[in-house]
Amino acid sequence: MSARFERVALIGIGLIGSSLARVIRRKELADHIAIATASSETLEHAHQLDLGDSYTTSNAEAVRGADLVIVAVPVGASGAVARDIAHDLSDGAIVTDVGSTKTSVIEQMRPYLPASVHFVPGHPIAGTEQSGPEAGFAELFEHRWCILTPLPGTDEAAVERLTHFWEACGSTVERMEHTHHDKVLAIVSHLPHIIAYNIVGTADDVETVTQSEVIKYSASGFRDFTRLAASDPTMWRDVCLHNSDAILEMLARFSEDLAALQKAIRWHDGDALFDLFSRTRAVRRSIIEAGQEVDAPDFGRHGRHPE
Ligand SMILES: NC(=O)c1ccc[n+]([C@@H]2O[C@H](COP(=O)([O-])OP(=O)(O)OC[C@H]3O[C@@H](n4cnc5c(N)ncnc54)[C@H](O)[C@@H]3O)[C@@H](O)[C@H]2O)c1
Ligand SMILES: O=C(O)C(=O)C[C@]1(C(=O)O)C=C[C@@H](O)C=C1
Repeated sequence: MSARFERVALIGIGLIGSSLARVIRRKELADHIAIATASSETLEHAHQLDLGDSYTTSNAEAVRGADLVIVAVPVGASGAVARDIAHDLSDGAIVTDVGSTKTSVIEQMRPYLPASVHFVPGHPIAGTEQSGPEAGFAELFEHRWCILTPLPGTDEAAVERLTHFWEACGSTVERMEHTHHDKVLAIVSHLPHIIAYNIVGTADDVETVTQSEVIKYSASGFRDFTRLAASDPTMWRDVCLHNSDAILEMLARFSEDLAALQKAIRWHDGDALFDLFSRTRAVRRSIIEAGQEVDAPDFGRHGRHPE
């Protein structure tokens, strides 16, 4: 089965959309890349970067004749995009997305999509704290997971074809039920970002007391938090609002555990502290032993990847 499409429409041309544009072109996965984005300034930027073959601010125009449509916008905009494109989709087209939350995207998009298209929601577990068309790079998806959350009854051939596409982009594809996806991602991705936003916010408040010490001594663990806390505010506002149930469930667990940690420190319970820190060290070691990359690649830390 071919991973190649005739016309791929990319709706949204930020970090993820532009990385897809670059890898699609490099691996020759489409005859034509149609780019649509809401802002004419971003569209012009994408044009200057020569990311596609046609450019428009009309989502409907971009999807006309496309056999693959990839929606790469903040999750809160998914419903509006589905409404825009609904009447212009070709019969048999595969419609997918890259959103960080899945249940909400399905609820927003599905009511608008005609039965004649194959809707296969997706989520590449790959990213950086950067956003916009200049931030993308073709290698972003290499050796990364991509999770597909097809609904029961979805055409198997369409799911297989999208799987081949992501594999050609360098990813390993897994399938997951969408509510399960949202719980798993709440703990491994959404909570770490929320904690980072919170700790950097607290440090910023404290800085009025400590003057410039937060910046001066930040070449430490704190710096890792500042990278995550520099992530796109629109994207993460939408993730928090659109996966709130799972996030609040995980935050409740996190708060209980934090209270227990606080108690152990207050009562000088060295055994409890040592046990927890040993357990968490083992988690990182098992990730390394499993051969998974644990550190953000340098291009993640410093922005643009040299292409
Ligand atoms: N950044 C990451 O690390 C990462 C990783 C995996 C998945 N995601 C998901 O990918 C999606 C895109 O994220 P990103 O990092 O590329 O964001 P980004 O801010 O870099 O780009 C978003 C793009 O969407 C466009 N857009 C917004 N509303 C639109 C609309 N109504 N119609 C057309 N275009 C519209 C913007 O103009 C912009 O081009 C989000 O859903 C995000 O949750 C992000
Ligand atoms: O490495 C980063 O900067 C990321 O935030 C990437 C990350 C993640 O949490 O792993 C962020 C959100 C996505 O939905 C997928 C990937």
